[in-house]
Amino acid sequence: MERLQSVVLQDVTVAYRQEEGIRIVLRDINLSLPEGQMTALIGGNGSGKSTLLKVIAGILPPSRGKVQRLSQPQGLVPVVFQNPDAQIVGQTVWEDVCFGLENTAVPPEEIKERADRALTAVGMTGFADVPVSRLSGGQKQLLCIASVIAMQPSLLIFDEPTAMLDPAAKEQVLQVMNRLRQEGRTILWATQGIDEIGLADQVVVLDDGEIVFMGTPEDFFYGTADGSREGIPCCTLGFRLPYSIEVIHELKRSGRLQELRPVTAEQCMEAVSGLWRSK
Ligand SMILES: Nc1ncnc2c1ncn2[C@@H]1O[C@H](COP(=O)(O)OP(=O)(O)OP(=O)(O)O)[C@@H](O)[C@H]1O
Repeated sequence: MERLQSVVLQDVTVAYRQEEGIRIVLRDINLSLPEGQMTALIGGNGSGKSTLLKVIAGILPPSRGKVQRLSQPQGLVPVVFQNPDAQIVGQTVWEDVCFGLENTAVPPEEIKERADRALTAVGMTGFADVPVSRLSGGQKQLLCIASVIAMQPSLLIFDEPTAMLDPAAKEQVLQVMNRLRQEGRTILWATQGIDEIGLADQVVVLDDGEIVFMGTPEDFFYGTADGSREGIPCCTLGFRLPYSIEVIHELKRSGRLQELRPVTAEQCMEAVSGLWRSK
C-alpha cells in the first residue's frame, strides 16, 4: 500500500534579490515527505537547507512551483531553530510552553493538560517554575521542542537543532525527535551531523539549491557498494563517512558482514559485537 504524503513539493524554485542581482537558491525541487516518517536534510553551508525548510513551513512562498501541505493544511508548520534563545518567549518554562496555546484560544483546562504532556514528552516534568535563564543550552532546546509539541502539529520541522549542543544534550534531543516519529508524527530536520542521519527514514542532499540525492540512509552510506568509494553516495557527494560506518566498510572489504548495512552507531556496534561473539 502506498504511504500517504504529508507534504508534496512540485518544481519549487526560490530566487532572492541580492546586491549582484537575482540569485536562484532553490531550483526545481520535487520532494515528498511521507506521513509519519523522518526526513534528514543535509548539504553544505549555503546549499539552501534553511530556505527549503521555510518554504515547507509556509514562512516563505516559493517564486515558482507548488507546495502542498496535506497533513496540516491550515496555518504555519512550527519550526525549532538551532538557537533556542531566539525562540523562547516566556520568563519561566511554564510560561513558554503555554505561550503558543494561549495565543491560539485553547481553553485553559486544555492548556494545562497539553503543557504538562509536552513537558513530560521531553523529560522536563518538574521544571515548570524554573526561570528559563537558569536552563542549560540543551534544556532550552528541549523546552523549544516542548512548546512546539504542545501545539500538537502532525508535521514538525527542525533547523539544525543540535548544532549548538554538547554530545549528551544532542543525544537527548535526537531521542525526543525519534520518539515523536514513533508516535506517528512527520519530521523534517536539517543537520550538518552526518552521524545523526542513520535515524532517518529518508535522506535528502542539497547542493547549490538542487537535490543531488534522495534515498534511505542505507543507500546513502552503502550505495551499490562493491567495496569501492565510487559506489557510495556519502563519499562521492563529498561527505565523510561516520567512523562506525567506516569500520563496517572495512569489515566488508575483508569479507565479513557481507549482508548487513547498519546505519546508526548502535546498529554498527551490534553488528561488530555479533562478529566478536562468533569468533
Ligand atoms: N533573505 C535572503 N536574501 C537574500 N539571500 C538569501 C536570503 N536568505 C538566504 N539567502 C542566500 O540563499 C542561499 C541559501 O541560504 P540558506 O540559509 O537556505 O542555506 P543553508 O544551506 O541553510 O546554509 P547554512 O548551513 O549555512 O545555514 C545563501 O547563499 C544565502 O546567502
